[in-house]
Amino acid sequence: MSTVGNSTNIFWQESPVGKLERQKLLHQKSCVVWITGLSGSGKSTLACSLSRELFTRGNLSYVLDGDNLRHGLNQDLGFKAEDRTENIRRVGEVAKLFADAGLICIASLISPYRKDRDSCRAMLPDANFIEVFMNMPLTLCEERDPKGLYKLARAGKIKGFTGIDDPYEPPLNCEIEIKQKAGVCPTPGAMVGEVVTYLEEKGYLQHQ
Ligand SMILES: Nc1ncnc2c1ncn2[C@@H]1O[C@H](COP(=O)(O)OS(=O)(=O)O)[C@@H](OP(=O)(O)O)[C@H]1O
Ligand SMILES: Nc1ncnc2c1ncn2[C@@H]1O[C@H](COP(=O)(O)OP(=O)(O)O)[C@@H](O)[C@H]1O
Repeated sequence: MSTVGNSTNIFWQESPVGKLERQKLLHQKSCVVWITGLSGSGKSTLACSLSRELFTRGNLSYVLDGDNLRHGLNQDLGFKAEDRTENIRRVGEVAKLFADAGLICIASLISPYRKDRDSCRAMLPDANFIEVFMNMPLTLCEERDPKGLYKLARAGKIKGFTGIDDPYEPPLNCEIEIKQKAGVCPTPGAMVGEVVTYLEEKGYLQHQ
C-alpha cells in the first residue's frame, strides 16, 4: 500500500503480460522520442514523417502532439509557466505508459523548460529517452508561421508566445540535434533519416 501525491491507500497492479513480452511481439525496443523546439521549427512534421517511416519498416509508434493533447487531456491548461510544466509532466507520464506498452512513443511539444524535459527523462527507466532538438532560428520559424501565430504575437494579440515574449531553453546535451547546414534546413526525409539511423544504431528497431 502506498501514497503518491494526493492518492492514498493505493496499490500497484502488475500486468500478466510483461514489457519484454510486448516488445518481443512488436520486434522492437520501446522508447520515447521527445521532440522539442520553437513553434514552427518542424516538430510535428518530423513526428508524423517519422511515425510513417517506422510503420513502413514494420515498427509501431504513436505520436503525442502538444497541440492535439491540448484538445483533450490538457484542455484545462494554458501557457503560463506552471501550466506548461504540468503539460509536460502529464505528457511524460503518458509517454512512459506507451513505452511500457512496447511502442516507440514520439512526443512533439515545444517543452521550453529544461527542468521539465529532464523530469520526463528521469521518469523513463533504462534511459530510453531520446531528446531531439529542432534547432531552427526564430527568423525561420517566424517566416514559416503556418498558423499566423507569430504575426499575432508580434501584434501583441497573443501574450507569452514562446520565442517572442516567453522563454525557450535549448537542450544542453540532447541525443539528436536537427539543424540547418550552410543555412539550409534538412528536408523532412533527411530529418527522419537522422532519427531512424540513431534508433537503428542503438538497437531500438530489431527486425523480424
Ligand atoms: N503562448 C503560446 N506559446 C507557444 N505556443 C502556443 C501559444 N499559444 C498557442 N500556442 C500553440 O500551442 C502549441 C504549443 O503547445 P505545446 O503543448 O507544445 O506547448 S508547451 O510544450 O506547453 O510549451 C503551438 O503549436 P506548435 O506550433 O505545433 O508548436 C502553438 O500553435
Ligand atoms: N524540414 C522542413 N523543410 C521545409 N519545411 C518544413 C520542414 N519541417 C517543417 N516544415 C514546414 O514548416 C512549418 C511548420 O512545421 P511544423 O511541423 O508544423 O512545426 P511545429 O510542429 O514545430 O510547429 C510547416 O509549414 C511545415 O510544412
